[in-house]
Amino acid sequence: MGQLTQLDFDYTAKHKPNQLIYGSGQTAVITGWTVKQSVAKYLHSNEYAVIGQLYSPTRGINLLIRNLLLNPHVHYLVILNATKEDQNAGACQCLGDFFRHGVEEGVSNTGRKSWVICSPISGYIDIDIDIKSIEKLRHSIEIQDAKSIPDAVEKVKYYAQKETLPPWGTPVEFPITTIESSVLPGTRYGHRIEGKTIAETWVKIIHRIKTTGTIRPTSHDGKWQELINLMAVVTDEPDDFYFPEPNYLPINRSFLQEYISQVLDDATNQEGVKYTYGQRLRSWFGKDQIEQVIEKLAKDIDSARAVMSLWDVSQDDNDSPPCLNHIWVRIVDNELSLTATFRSNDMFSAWPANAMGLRALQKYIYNSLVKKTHHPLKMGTLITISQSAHIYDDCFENVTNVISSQYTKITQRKDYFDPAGSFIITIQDGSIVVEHTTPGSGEVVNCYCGKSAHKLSQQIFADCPGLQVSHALYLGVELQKAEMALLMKEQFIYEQDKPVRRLGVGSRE
Ligand SMILES: O=c1ccn([C@H]2C[C@H](O)[C@@H](COP(=O)(O)O)O2)c(=O)[nH]1
Repeated sequence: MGQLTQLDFDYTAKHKPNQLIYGSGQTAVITGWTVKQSVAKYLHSNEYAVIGQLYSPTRGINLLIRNLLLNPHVHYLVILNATKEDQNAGACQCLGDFFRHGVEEGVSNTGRKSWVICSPISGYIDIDIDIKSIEKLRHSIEIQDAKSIPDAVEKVKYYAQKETLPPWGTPVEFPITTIESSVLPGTRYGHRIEGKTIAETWVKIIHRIKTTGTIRPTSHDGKWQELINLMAVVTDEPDDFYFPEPNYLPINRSFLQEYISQVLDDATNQEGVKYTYGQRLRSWFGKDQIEQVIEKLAKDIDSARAVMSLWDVSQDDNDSPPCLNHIWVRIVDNELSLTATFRSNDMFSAWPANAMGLRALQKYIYNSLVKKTHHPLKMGTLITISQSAHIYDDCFENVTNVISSQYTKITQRKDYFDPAGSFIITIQDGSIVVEHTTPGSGEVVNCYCGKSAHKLSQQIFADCPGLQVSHALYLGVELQKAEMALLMKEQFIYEQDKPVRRLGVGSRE
């Protein structure tokens, strides 16, 4: 073999190729949640093979391993595990554990047969990857953990000074199974989804996106399924948050505790960390916007100006601008609601944490106002508006599993409350009479009379286009039953919510 120069090496990435910074050296650098450029800027491109971020142990490590198997010239791996987000996500720790302790055969959290990484953090590698190749990779790459950007830079430079080594094997590639989605027709723009808890609302959201969202390329690698302007309305999230048993959400209570602090508390600038929502809200614009909103509402409980803004027009055309952009707090009938707008929202992996973080902010504002004012306030609804509401294709399998195990249960829960009111249907003097009543007290607000179920349905729809779909379907069925009974003249009796029955059967007539 002739003299090797570092320029001999080109890194080939089959997975997430547009997310990486490429060099010609022999060290791969994983930066976790720290932006990759903040390490790259201190290095020469011949000092590293590739630099990339790793967010998730369950999704990211598998793709990284596949890429490393294609690049046997990589002999060293520097893993930066520096921030709170890294510790929270656990991906960097899990990656280190993969090299330290290996894998064993098992099943993933979605029930799929996988190589499970021997780590306290759940991380998986596709079973299609040959175990011999995994073991060869583990024993061929030397790893180093770094606790800060300078530490990582120093370790990369140390390896770069070493003598160039020949590749430890030949590149290998393994098949990858992709899940295709079948999509039903539906509205692209503007969806309203309501639930009592964040968990329940989440299942309905991912079902809606998965069944009717448009599949299109993301501006990153891969595809996502997307609806535009999805409004989620959560009416009754309890103070201590509802976590289902067993927990099918992508977060747990200890993660949430950390996350809430990222939303509520100020943070100082840290190199490589783009922003935290707490920092944007507490100090970024030279004002504490959360306290400003509390002051404003304390002075004027009817104010419609309680706004917090997170978008910084002077610099947010950069690589990673905040996804949460606008928060608005409103008190109506003593109910304190909070509405948050996201320009872009990963509805499967991020929305539950986003929603719970915002609920904690809503509760904080509520508690402060209860202390400061004498209004008999109640915690109201939490509303999120997600402009690009999407699910990444690498989550489709998990999404399908959650939908098949949870969605039917949730939609079968009987809840007859429709804020648009109720309809009482009777037959009087040879006509169908429909009284529209208020939802709570049952006062009659409108009355329809006719003989045709179809015409009555059309009138009701024209007057009340906001009826809940299940309610409207129910009314259609009831009206048709009433029309049938009417057509049969005296022989049949119509009573709402009961089967149409023949005169004299099951009654004393
Ligand atoms: O609080 C957050 C932060 C990020 N994201 C997701 C939305 C996108 O999937 C991705 C950001 O990508 P860009 O829109 O910035 O390209 O992260 C969220 O859903 N919530």
